[in-house]
Amino acid sequence: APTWLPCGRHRLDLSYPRVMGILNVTPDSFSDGGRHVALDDALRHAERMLAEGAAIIDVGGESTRPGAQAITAQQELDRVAPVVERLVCELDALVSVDTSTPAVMRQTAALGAGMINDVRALQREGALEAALGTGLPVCLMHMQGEPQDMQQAPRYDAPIEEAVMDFLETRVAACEAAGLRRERLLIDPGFGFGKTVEHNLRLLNRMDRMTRFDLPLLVGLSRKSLIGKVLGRPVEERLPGGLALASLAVERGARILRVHDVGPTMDAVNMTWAVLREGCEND
Ligand SMILES: Cn1cnc2c(O)nc(N)nc21
Repeated sequence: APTWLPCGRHRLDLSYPRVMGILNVTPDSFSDGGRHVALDDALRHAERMLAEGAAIIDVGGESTRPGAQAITAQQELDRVAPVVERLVCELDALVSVDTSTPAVMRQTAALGAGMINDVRALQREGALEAALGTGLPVCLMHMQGEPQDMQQAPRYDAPIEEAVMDFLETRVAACEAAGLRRERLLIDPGFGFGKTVEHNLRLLNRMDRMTRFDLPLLVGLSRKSLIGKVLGRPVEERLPGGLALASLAVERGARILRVHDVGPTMDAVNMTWAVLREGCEND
């Protein structure tokens, strides 16, 4: 996998695992519902995550949690654009935009966003062309169904890891066929997106197989319901479980961890990395 990624005016060093801080600007995001809707709140939250070591701030205007209501492109843009603009202009942050909407990709790229994070892997009409036009790197994630229905009865004909890798293979191929260079792609198994707890556990346990793509691996496990179901913890008590998963994910090849709690995750990731790179000559 590439050891660095051109992200607009930023150059993201991927020779070691990086942390992406979550900035939800959706009124119904599952773990900080509406707390960050106010623009100043969002900026202060981002500033804190950057100070704690976040390499990227992921800004999302449309909640992708199970059961989330879909919104219009204009609603999404009205939420995301002002935040992206201030993150770029005031904090010079590397901003990832969590969107599947072509217009949002184009407009936020014009405002200085450095990465596109699409939970729908550029499958929406016009998304691939829009992403191509931005020149930005794109994270392609696996999801079965849509947030409104994906968790009703997730099932697969093949083992989950094969279904996910086959899907990502087709999406990477579609991007390459459209002229989106492979060096600009990241992949993500999409924990919690149309998957049972068993699917998620099996997928993480076998995630090292995804290194065969030779593409940077982005994962999001923070505060997700698999932690709640295994440990019986409510969303505000899932940090220890999330740190255990972050460490495992790094051990199995993840290079970007998408999380709510940046500081604690930095320590878990850096501690794990110190062990994994022990004895490497290029220390
Ligand atoms: C927006 N979003 C929520 N969970 C996510 C995950 O696991 N990966 C990516 N890339 N985006 C996510």
